[in-house]
Amino acid sequence: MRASLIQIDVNDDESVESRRQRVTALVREQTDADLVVLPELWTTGAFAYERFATEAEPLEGSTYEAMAKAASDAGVWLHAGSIPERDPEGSLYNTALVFSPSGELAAAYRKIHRFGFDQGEAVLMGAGRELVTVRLPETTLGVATCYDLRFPELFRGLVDAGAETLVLSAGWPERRRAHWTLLAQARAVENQAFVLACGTAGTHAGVPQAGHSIVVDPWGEVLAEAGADEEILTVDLDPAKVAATREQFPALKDRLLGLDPPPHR
Ligand SMILES: O=C(O)CCC(=O)C(=O)O
Repeated sequence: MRASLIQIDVNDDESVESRRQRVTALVREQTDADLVVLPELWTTGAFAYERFATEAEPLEGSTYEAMAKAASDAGVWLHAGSIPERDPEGSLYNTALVFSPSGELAAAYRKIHRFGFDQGEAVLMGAGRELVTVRLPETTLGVATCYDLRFPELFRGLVDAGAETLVLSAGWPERRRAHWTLLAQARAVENQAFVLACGTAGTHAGVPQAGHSIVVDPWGEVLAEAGADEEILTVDLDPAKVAATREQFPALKDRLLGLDPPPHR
């Protein structure tokens, strides 16, 4: 299975419409891939909080339409990163979209863990409540977004739902790049799953982005890692490696669920 992660340069001096057209063209070129992955909120920028409301789209808005068509033009599964979604009641969500090679929406995932503590996304966006997996012919994807990477229980839930390839789109800041790499490897090792983590390059809203999109195998080995700039990271994965790793080193089977709480002293 060939995966291409498109690490987009997201800068304030490019308009949303221009970036949408540029990214659509890049996706269309990935005809050799089985799966293409884009970053989080690449239209607006993950830290461009003041643009969330003005650039928010209905689920089936301009980005949805462009990405559905790009997926079918290229004949690929497309994790189209996330959009600022406005639902019919007017609430905003950070929503990831996954399209099939015929351009059908296969899944929409509303980010569960919003970033910003008591500001930014955490107050502007609603929280998703549902785990999302997507069955591909070669593997089952588990979908997560950026700050979710810090919450291992979400990924364990995805694995329990059958995920073998954990796909994360992000707009991760440069100043916490060490966490990004460490956590991507940790999620792969503890879940014995592939991790495909696609971030952004550039600087938007004053926040330099980490880049360094990364693909990790179920043993924790880094198969490919991008640099800091816009880049298409292409990697060939053997999906059978998940079952082989889980069989040869069956740590997932040793989980102790339903432990009694410690006695009170
Ligand atoms: O957890 C982090 O350090 C970054 C998270 C983030 O930037 C986001 O979720 O948008």
